[in-house]
Amino acid sequence: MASSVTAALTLIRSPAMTTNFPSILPISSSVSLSTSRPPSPFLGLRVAGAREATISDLGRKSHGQGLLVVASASSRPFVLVAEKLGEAGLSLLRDFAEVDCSYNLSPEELRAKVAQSDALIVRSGTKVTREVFQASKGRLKVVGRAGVGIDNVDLQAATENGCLVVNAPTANTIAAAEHGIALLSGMARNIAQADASMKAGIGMPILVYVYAFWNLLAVNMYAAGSKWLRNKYVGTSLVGKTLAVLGFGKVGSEVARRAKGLGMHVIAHDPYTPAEKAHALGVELVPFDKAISVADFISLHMPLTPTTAKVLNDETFAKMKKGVRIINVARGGVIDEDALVRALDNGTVAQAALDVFTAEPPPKDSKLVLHENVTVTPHLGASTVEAQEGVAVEVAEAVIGALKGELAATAVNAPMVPSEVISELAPYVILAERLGRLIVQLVAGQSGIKGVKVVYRSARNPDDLDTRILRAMITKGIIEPISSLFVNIVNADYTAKQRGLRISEERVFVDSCTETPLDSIQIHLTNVGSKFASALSDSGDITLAGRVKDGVPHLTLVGSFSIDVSLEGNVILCRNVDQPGNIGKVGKILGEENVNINFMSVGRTAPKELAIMAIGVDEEPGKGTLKKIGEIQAIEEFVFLKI
Ligand SMILES: NC(=O)C1=CN([C@@H]2O[C@H](COP(=O)(O)OP(=O)(O)OC[C@H]3O[C@@H](n4cnc5c(N)ncnc54)[C@H](O)[C@@H]3O)[C@@H](O)[C@H]2O)C=CC1
Ligand SMILES: O=C(O)C(=O)COP(=O)(O)O
Repeated sequence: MASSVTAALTLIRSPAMTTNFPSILPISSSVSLSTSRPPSPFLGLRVAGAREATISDLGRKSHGQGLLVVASASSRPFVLVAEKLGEAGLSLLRDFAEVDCSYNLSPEELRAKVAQSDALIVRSGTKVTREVFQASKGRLKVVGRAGVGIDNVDLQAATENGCLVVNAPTANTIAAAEHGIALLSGMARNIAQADASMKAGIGMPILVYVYAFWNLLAVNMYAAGSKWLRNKYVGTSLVGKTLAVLGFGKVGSEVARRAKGLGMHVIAHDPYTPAEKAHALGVELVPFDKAISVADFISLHMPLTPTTAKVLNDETFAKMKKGVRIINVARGGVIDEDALVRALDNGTVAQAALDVFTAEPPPKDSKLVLHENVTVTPHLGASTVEAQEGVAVEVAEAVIGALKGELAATAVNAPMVPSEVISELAPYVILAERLGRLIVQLVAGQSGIKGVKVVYRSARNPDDLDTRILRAMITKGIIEPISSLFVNIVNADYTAKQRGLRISEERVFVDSCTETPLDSIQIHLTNVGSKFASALSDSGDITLAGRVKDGVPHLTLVGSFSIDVSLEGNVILCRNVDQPGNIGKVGKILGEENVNINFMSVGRTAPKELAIMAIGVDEEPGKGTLKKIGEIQAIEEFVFLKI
């Protein structure tokens, strides 16, 4: 439902009354709080609880509805599977969504399809570029990578577009490690070259033809054409040789474990892995230069990042032992391929076994692929039946979870928050968003919001309180009403930064119950004017605070006034002289228009002095009703705030 809060706000009688909306980057007065974005019920958080769907949507403008999350019963989400996926994963997806398996799409076809898709599943063969996210126009809520490496997905663009990226980080580890070991062993014994030489000389079609008709002749021809090069393909032994594993993560450590079983001496280089992990496998972690200079075999297992790109190059090849052998099942880009050809030609590198290439597939005339001392496979590391079923299930579960609004444990571009934490914070997440949504409506003037200070009061140790979701929700609450942006947990920090919104967090210890994660959340907007002067605290900040009572968010502080109003509907705040009859007058006006009051609270400085009346209303009062409230004699200022 489209709504315009601007219209309602223009009725506010206040010296600072203005239709100028607060802006983070100043914006014009014509901005309205449009909520007309097509419902995109995904990527929120879903937490079952006493108040079903207690976490409001992190992925859509859901004010007032507050609830979420799964695609409505009538609309099943749409999942585009752009590369071959194991049947078990497909079957899980089909139970939940409409699934379109369209392989080998051109970039144009992919862009056209994502505009109709809530989720996209790929392997390493599909480039999910910025253009793809732009073409989806916000519809794409999750990209699932059925494998580990996400270098084919533009993560920055995904984050900017609020699209979650999940991968399947564990199910193909063993397959990749086994492939690494297969390449290592096969290379050491020249298996591929020897096999090719034996088969060379006779084309298979000829062989079959001849075999069928002249069996004897075929055998003779085979013997004459093939090569039996026992001397040429003398191999090298593995036992006692030094293997340097570069990148001691999941695959690297499994390769190390297997290589130890083959009797190799294994060392590793990985600046980010704990030394104990390597020691537990009897592997020594060494500096990069040492690893490459003492190794007989070097196996690459790091991700492709700006730091690892072309980490093997002319300079580093020059530091290697003459006759070193290289295995790469990580990413082609970690090797400077031209430099590798030079190192092979000059004998620095005796052999290389490569599963991955800078360009995939590599050019037909690639000197590297055609080099006689190089063994190649077409990116087969993850291609076992078992691994493909595994990644399919792993990614399907993550995608379905994300579409249901759950935070994926395999999220690549969003904080991973354990489900227990999410479940506990559920009502506070609603509180956080609503406080953000209310406070931004109190801003007036042209300065724009720059600083937000959030104070979490809690009896818990700071380490036991993960505030990332709360911060994201406050950001969402503040930014969405004043922009056309779509904020969720994926892009909240990015969006805030982009808009110059500095959010600082402070935790204050309170001596209360540690059973509940938070006593209260207080938000200050610093250095801005307010259209409701009473919302300014002594420090001059617009200040609101709230807490959760019996699972329901409550507004408990406005400026310096303590109040208590449940945040289940919209709120009217009035500052009035504390005298009898005000509540009755406002109640009567609202009653005449059939606006139901769900909560009511008065906070005052001292009896018969200034008071704030906070009234929670289920419906949105009409302009005329608000005008009548503003005309009540004792009311000095008032504001209608929409949740
Ligand atoms: N060929 C294939 O089909 C497959 C390839 N892979 C690739 O294998 C690689 C490793 O995958 P996983 O082990 O699952 O990842 P992982 O994240 O578990 O391990 C990567 C390791 O590399 C380390 N690392 C990062 N920068 C480094 C640097 N500059 N120097 C040394 N180490 C560094 C990290 O600390 C981490 O321990 C990835 O590139 C992945 O895409 C994975 C599966 C299949
Ligand atoms: O998981 C990875 O990183 C891989 O490289 C596997 O790629 P694939 O899924 O086989 O295209």
